[in-house]
Amino acid sequence: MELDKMDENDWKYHGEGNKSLVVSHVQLSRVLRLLKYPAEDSENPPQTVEQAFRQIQNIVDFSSNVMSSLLGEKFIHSGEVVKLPLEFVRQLSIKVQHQRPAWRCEKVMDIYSGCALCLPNLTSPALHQPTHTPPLCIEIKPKCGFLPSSKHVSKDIKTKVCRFCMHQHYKVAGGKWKRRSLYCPLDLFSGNRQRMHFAIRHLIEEPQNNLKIFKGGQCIYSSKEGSDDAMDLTSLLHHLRPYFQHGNIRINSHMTSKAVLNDFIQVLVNALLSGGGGGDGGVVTDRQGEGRSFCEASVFNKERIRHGSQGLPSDSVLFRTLQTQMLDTLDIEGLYPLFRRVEQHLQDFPKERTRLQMDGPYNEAFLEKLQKCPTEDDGSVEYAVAKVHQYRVAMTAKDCSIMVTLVPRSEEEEDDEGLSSQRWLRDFLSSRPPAFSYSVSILDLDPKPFDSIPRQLRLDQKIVSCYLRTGGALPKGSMPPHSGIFAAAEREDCTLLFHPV
Ligand SMILES: O=P(O)(O)O[C@@H]1[C@@H](OP(=O)(O)O)[C@H](OP(=O)(O)O)[C@H](O)[C@H](OP(=O)(O)O)[C@H]1OP(=O)(O)O
Ligand SMILES: Nc1ncnc2c1ncn2[C@@H]1O[C@H](COP(=O)(O)OP(=O)(O)OP(=O)(O)O)[C@@H](O)[C@H]1O
Repeated sequence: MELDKMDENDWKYHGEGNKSLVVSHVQLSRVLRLLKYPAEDSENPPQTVEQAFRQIQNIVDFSSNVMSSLLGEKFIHSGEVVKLPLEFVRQLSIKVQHQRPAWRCEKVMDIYSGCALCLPNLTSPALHQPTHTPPLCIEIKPKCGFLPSSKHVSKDIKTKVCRFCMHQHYKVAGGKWKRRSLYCPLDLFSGNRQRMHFAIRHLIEEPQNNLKIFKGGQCIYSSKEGSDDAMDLTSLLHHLRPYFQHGNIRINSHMTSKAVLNDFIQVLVNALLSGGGGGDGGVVTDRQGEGRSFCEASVFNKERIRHGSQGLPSDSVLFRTLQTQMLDTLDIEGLYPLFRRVEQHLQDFPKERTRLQMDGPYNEAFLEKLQKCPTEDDGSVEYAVAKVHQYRVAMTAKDCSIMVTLVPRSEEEEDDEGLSSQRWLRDFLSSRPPAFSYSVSILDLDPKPFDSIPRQLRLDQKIVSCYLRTGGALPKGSMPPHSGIFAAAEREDCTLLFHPV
């Protein structure tokens, strides 16, 4: 990629979140992640070129020096900062504008700094041969996978119902989503296959911003407001069927839609439980995890559990993510007074902001500060800073996404020794065909600003009071229909069963 010869026609809209917009190269396995800022600032960019460059360099440093050490290097691609020609960025912004979802357009792409983050395209790996079956990529934003046990928690409900499930009520009440998702992160992080299967089923039912599925780099399934869910499922099944059909012996050689979805989820569960580094997963260290992690709002029926949890393997992406999330030991309610202590200190001694690394640099010294935090509060500003740093790292882990890439294994690929050297993992992910090579990555590992902590406290209070006010009740029509799209898959199977031959 030659930075002085950039052509907007080589790039296309790929996706976006709250703070960045991503474009992918049409041939190379590369994406550019550009910053966004509020539309009202579009005439006046909120930061200088140097500040934008520093912000992106901070993202790279935070990911490679801090999060990578906590989550495991094998999952992380930190990328590099690039300086793009301004004319290219302007043309790109015009080109992608009409593809952007309306609800994301209250922010605009940064067209002034020319700075961007260049990353490998995880949905379209370089190793994929265009002549072969395209890889399937599943992106999950799992959110917080544990219940707080901090003594500072003032509302009992927070120790019983998880933040995601409570937040769903607040989001539906505020109109962010029309329907509540029945996905519960505690089921996904449980390590129990049945619960994980159940959680993924509900992500498929109501993807919101927690699930996206890509085929050959194209998004084939995500949340689309106002669309017909059953239609989306039909199209998803159409895409998935060829990956799961062959080798399976079913009545009339036809694999039911339900079986296709079940096999798909099973392969995904296996990848999430694997070490991400091959083999059957690592040492099980989290056997007690499941007991302390049942959310009362989860619709999973505990009585359905046939096998006790094996716990999360210690080298799995879910285990590492959960451990990092759990660096939030005090909960926002216990953390806030420490935030205030640091804030007061910085008001009294503004130059301390640099020494305490409140805005970076995110280097080894920063990691050491948070890892060497004393267990008891000695009243010092150092203790408060270490807890604030830990909390911010936990916030990042609560908001990151996991990308699982599945590549169907052909016989010739199985003979190709070259793949193993490229971190492609070879494993039969399913007890029956088909088998996939897979890789697991974590994305969106940006540092959360120090100043965002008061907003966290306010949001926490709003979510809890909304949940307590409504008693967990939701407006009519906001619950997914009983059995939702999986019932649709079953109906479709019945239709097929009675189709005249
Ligand atoms: O606060 P939360 O839990 O709602 O998380 C925000 C996310 O909302 P979600 O609930 O996942 O839909 C939110 O996602 P959406 O914009 O809703 O897709 C962002 O990820 C936000 O992070 P940032 O401010 O852009 O760095 C996230 O904010 P942080 O709290 O991580 O700063
Ligand atoms: N390296 C990558 N390869 C492929 N797709 C990517 C990559 N990085 C990001 N994406 C896609 O772009 C989307 C937006 O990226 P990202 O989640 O980093 O944005 P964000 O604005 O930081 O999100 P958030 O709303 O969580 O703050 C992702 O959901 C993902 O689908």
